[in-house]
Amino acid sequence: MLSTINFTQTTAYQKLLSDKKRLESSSISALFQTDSERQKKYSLFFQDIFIDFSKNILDAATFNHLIELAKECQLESAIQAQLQGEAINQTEGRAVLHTALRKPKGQSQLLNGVNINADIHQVRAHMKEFTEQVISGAWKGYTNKSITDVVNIGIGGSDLGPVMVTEALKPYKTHLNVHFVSNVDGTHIAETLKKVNPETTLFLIASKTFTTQETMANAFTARDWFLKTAQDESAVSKHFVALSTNKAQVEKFGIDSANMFAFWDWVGGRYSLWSAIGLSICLSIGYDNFESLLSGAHEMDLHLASTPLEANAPVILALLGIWYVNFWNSPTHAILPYDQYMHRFAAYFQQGDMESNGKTVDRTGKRVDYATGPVIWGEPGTNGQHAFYQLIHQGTQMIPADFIAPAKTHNPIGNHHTLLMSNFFAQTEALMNGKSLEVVKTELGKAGLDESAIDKLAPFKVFEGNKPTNSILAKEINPATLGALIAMYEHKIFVQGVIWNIFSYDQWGVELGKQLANSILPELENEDPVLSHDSSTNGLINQFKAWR
Ligand SMILES: O=P(O)(O)OC[C@H]1O[C@H](O)[C@@H](O)[C@@H](O)[C@@H]1O
Repeated sequence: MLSTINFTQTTAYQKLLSDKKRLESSSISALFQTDSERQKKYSLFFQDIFIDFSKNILDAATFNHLIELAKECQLESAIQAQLQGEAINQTEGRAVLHTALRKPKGQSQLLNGVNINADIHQVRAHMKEFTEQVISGAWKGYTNKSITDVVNIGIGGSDLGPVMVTEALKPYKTHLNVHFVSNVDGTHIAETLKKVNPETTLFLIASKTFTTQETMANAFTARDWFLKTAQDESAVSKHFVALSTNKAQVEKFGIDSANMFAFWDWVGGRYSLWSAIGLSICLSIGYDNFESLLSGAHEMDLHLASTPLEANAPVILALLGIWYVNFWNSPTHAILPYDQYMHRFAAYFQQGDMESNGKTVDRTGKRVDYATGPVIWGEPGTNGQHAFYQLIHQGTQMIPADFIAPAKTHNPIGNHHTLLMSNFFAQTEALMNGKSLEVVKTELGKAGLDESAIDKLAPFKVFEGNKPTNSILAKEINPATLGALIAMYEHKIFVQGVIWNIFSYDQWGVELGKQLANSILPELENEDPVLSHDSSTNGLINQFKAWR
């Protein structure tokens, strides 16, 4: 079981409070000036990924105290508890074993004393066989034509992971066109169905529970649309498959259990792209590339499990995050991939992180009196630079940011990649160094302004600097490096949850939203005036009814 230590009561916490006071009067750039070895000390390689965390407000003492904090919170045993399949998702009484999905065939993974590796690889074999049949054209639709388009219908964890990965790995795309429908807004499915032909389309109904309102609504609409042309219920089995843990509901929907790819309750929705939920990924990039994605993630799991905390990539990133959230009051964290293919990476970890660590109750059931998970956000560079970087540079909040980029591009066109990377390096440097009043005044003087004009304008052009960033440079973004990067962020989330003494693997807040929507639904299905809510909600519902 996980400990229930309150991290604000540890000795390391007190030390970190004084570190904060000390470092407030210093700066990242000053720390570089006094230590020519700084980058070497605060960076590490994980295979072909170079993680430079030297541009943080961090000195040797602080780094040691962060590691001490992790140790005092019994992080090492928490990591083992998760990896060994203990029921660390205590509020749902479940183990958390997405890492088991990435283990090679034949490597034991015990859950309640039973080895689950064979079950996992049985589903994987099914996914491989099916993927190869569809890609080769051997799988035929009801008019004996091969499949050209795949539509994944799912939401949250049953959508965001596959969307992000298929986008990030587009250079590895097969001939299949993979589409994703998630929103219950009819526009999403309507616009997707316009692009596909029922004779050559395969629908993947992706839902762990197979009860999610949005997914079921979209699945029934897809089925009706398909049957309008096919006119024959028996054709459904050639065009609809299910990715789920809920066999009974899958059969109720009318999908043959032979066309069901199973997974298990110990796979959290937002950690499920490695499971049968990844079938859209297999179809999009081919089964072997999916395997590479998994093995890249598995390498990161091994790194987490066996590397000392002070050299452990996800642990270090997690501790730096805690440093800013809890000691520097940073309410948000930006993820900024300088790779257009990774344009959904921040959106993916918005769910991963915020659904996991958006909690106010600690593991003893008491309200916490410290901040927990930050708001995660971001857009790919350089688009973000022309949108919100102004606030990162000159706003009042400290916004730690992860810059992620591949050294090699999949599209070496002219000097585009050099231009892109020059922005990456320039931004992280500028965020750290800022621009002093003196420098601004000199520049304005050189531009020919007189002294009073300089005094007026200069304050607006000052950049305080000292904005922390991590730079994550991968040799290239391929299935294995992407797998490792995703696993690194997953583990970062877990480590932070351990320190914050919260349960990272339940999501009761989302469950509430599902119930509330279902209770209002019947009130919208007739024309009677609604009076059962507060005046605002009543007024809005009644106006909606009047206008629809
Ligand atoms: O796969 P399902 O069961 O349709 O759930 C989809 C999503 O529902 C909710 O938003 C949460 O529980 C998510 O974690 C989950 O990913």
